[in-house]
Formats: sequence, C-alpha cells, structure tokens
Amino acid sequence: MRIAVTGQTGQLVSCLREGAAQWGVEIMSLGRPAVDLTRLETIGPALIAVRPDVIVSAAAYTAVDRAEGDAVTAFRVNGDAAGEIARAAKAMGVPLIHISTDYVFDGIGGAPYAETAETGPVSVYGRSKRAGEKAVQAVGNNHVILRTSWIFSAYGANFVRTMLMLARDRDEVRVVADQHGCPTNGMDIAAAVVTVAHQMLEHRDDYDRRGIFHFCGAGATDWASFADAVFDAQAEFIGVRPRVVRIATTDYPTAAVRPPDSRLDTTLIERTFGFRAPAWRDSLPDVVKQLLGEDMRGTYGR
Ligand SMILES: NC(=O)C1=CN([C@@H]2O[C@H](COP(=O)(O)OP(=O)(O)OC[C@H]3O[C@@H](n4cnc5c(N)ncnc54)[C@H](OP(=O)(O)O)[C@@H]3O)[C@@H](O)[C@H]2O)C=CC1
Ligand SMILES: Cc1cn([C@H]2C[C@H](O)[C@@H](COP(=O)(O)OP(=O)(O)O[C@H]3O[C@@H](C)C(=O)[C@@H](O)[C@H]3O)O2)c(=O)[nH]c1=O
Repeated sequence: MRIAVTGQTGQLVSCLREGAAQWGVEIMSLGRPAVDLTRLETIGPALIAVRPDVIVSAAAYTAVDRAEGDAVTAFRVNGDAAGEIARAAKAMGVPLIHISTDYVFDGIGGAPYAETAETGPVSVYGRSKRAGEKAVQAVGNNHVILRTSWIFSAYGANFVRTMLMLARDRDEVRVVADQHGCPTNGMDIAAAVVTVAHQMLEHRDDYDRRGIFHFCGAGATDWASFADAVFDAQAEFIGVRPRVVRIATTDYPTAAVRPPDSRLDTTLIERTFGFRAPAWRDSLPDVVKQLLGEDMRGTYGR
C-alpha cells in the first residue's frame, strides 16, 4: 500500500516512516518547499504525481500559542488546505485520513468526548482544526477524520521533549495539574492510521468505516502527572530527576486557552475497526530513552 502523507519532519509522518517496513507500507511524504499548505495550488499536482492508494492529511499548524497571533496562516493551513487535500482525494478516488485534535472541544464538562459530542474550540488552533474537519466533510469524499491528543514521540516538538529539556538545568519544573487528557504515542497513532487505511481500502463501500473517530493512548492523566511519568522514566535511565510542582492553569499564563478536560472516548474506533489503543505509560520509557540518547542541542522546544 502506497500512503501519501503531508509534512516532512512532523511527529506523525516521522513515525509512519519509522514503522513503514515493519507494517509493509510505502510512505511518501509531501512537504515544503514543494508542497506548502499555504499555497493551495501546490497540493493537488503533488498528490496526483505520487499515485497513492491512501492519503493521510497529517501536516498542520500545531504551534498552539503562536497561532493566537497568526490566525490567517493557521486557518489557511489547518482549514483551507484540509479542504484542498480532500478535493484532490475525491478527484483521484482515493480514501483520505484527516488527522484532527482534542482541542476542537472546550473541555468543560463533556469528557470523555464521544464523536457525536458538540465541539466548541477555545483557541485559534482548535477553531482552525475544526474548520479543517468541516472543510473535509463538505467535500463529501470517502474519508475518516481521526481525532487524537497529546502526541509524544522521539521526533519533532512535543511535551516529553520539552520536559526533558527543562530538566537539564532545573531541579524543579512547574506544570499545570488542572488540564486533563490522554497522551498518545506517535507510533501508536501511526499504527492506527495504517490499520484504518488497510480497512478503508478493503471495505471501500462500508459507510460505517467513514466519518469521525477518536483514538488516543489508554489512561487519562494531567500535564503535571504526565511530566512526573516522564521524569520517573528519566530517573530509571540517568538516576536523577527534577521535582514537579503541580500548579494551576492561572499560574502558567499562555497566549492560547487549553481545554481543561479533553479526554477522548475511543469506544467507536475499537468497535468499528477492531483495535484498542495501547496504554501510553507502557511505551513512554522507550521514547524517553531515545530522546535522552540523542544529541539534543538546539532541537528542543516549539
Ligand atoms: N502534536 C500533538 O500533540 C497533536 C497533533 N494533532 C494533529 O496531528 C497531526 C500531526 O501532528 P504532529 O505530527 O504532531 O505535527 P508536528 O507539529 O510534529 O509537525 C507539523 C507538520 O506540519 C507541517 N507543516 C506545517 N505547516 C506547513 C505548511 N505550510 N506546508 C507544509 N507543511 C506544513 C510541518 O512541516 P515541516 O516538516 O516542513 O516542518 C510538519 O511536518 C496534525 O494534524 C495535528 O493537528 C492532534 C492531536 C495532538
Ligand atoms: C512547558 C510547560 C508547559 N506547561 C503547560 C502549558 C500547557 O497548558 C500544557 C501543555 O503544554 P504544551 O504547550 O507543550 O502543549 P500543547 O501545545 O498545548 O499540546 C497540544 O498540542 C496540539 C498540537 C494538540 O493537538 C493537543 O492535543 C496538545 O497535544 O502544559 C506547564 O505548565 N509548564 C511548563 O513548563
């Protein structure tokens, strides 16, 4: 199976590339400068040229705080480009997996969120990703919108990497303890994408296998407890760890508002596609080990 994926260096595309041989798929990543999602005219021709069996729309404007001051670009990349990719997929007759986020929810009172739950994004990033979902739905092609959350991996910018960077020169890290969600290992969401892609090809006319699905790591947590788990793993490998000071969101001001509880309910994907999300805690130490092993100079942070 040939899978075209948007983005070059992102977490998900990198995880898809890492797992490709093991999963028996070919990953063709499409990114800048050739495919720039702010230039919609670059999208269709590039997708047609690689003749994929399935398209995965993974690239996005993911800098949640920066998006607050750059809404035009965020909506262009996360909203307009998502629609353009769906139009190309429809024209080619190729199934599309569009990746979306828990940040489409306001996180106030609805968790764990089912796919049918009302959205209510509270940030530019969340609103632009919701615009992307709607743009894909409006095209009406054969698609799955896969919402996931709190991705961590040995690649790109993510919370685990940020915590390990902070730990290099601090005895104490202050982290919000009142925002809840489900961390997802990038390799697990990549494996889920490949399984969904296989089934979309095998069951092209099965409308149950279309629409919105939630997938995230098993085991909810909060950012402070997640940081603690990261540092527990770090201590296993290098013997030292900083202390996590649990703070309130109000004590850590950010440009963007985050949902206080965006846990996702994954029952539907389990029932429809027949696989369960693994527990993020089981695979976290391996990712921490990989990140500690890197020469991390200059690569941290978003
Ligand atoms: N990170 C997370 O915690 C979560 C992410 N998601 C969603 O999952 C998907 C994958 O996220 P993740 O892998 O973490 O993303 P990353 O932040 O790791 O990478 C973003 C990717 O988007 C690409 N990109 C950004 N702007 C453009 C542009 N103008 N033109 C072309 N490519 C562009 C980047 O390109 P380049 O390679 O050139 O830098 C990069 O490959 C996204 O849709 C995201 O919204 C959902 C929930 C959680
Ligand atoms: C670095 C740091 C962050 N925080 C807080 C800020 C924020 O509320 C929370 C998470 O921080 P981050 O900015 O790393 O995470 P954030 O970029 O909000 O992560 C989100 O990214 C997008 C792309 C998604 O789709 C979401 O699912 C989610 O993963 O932790 C601290 O409390 N202390 C710290 O030292």
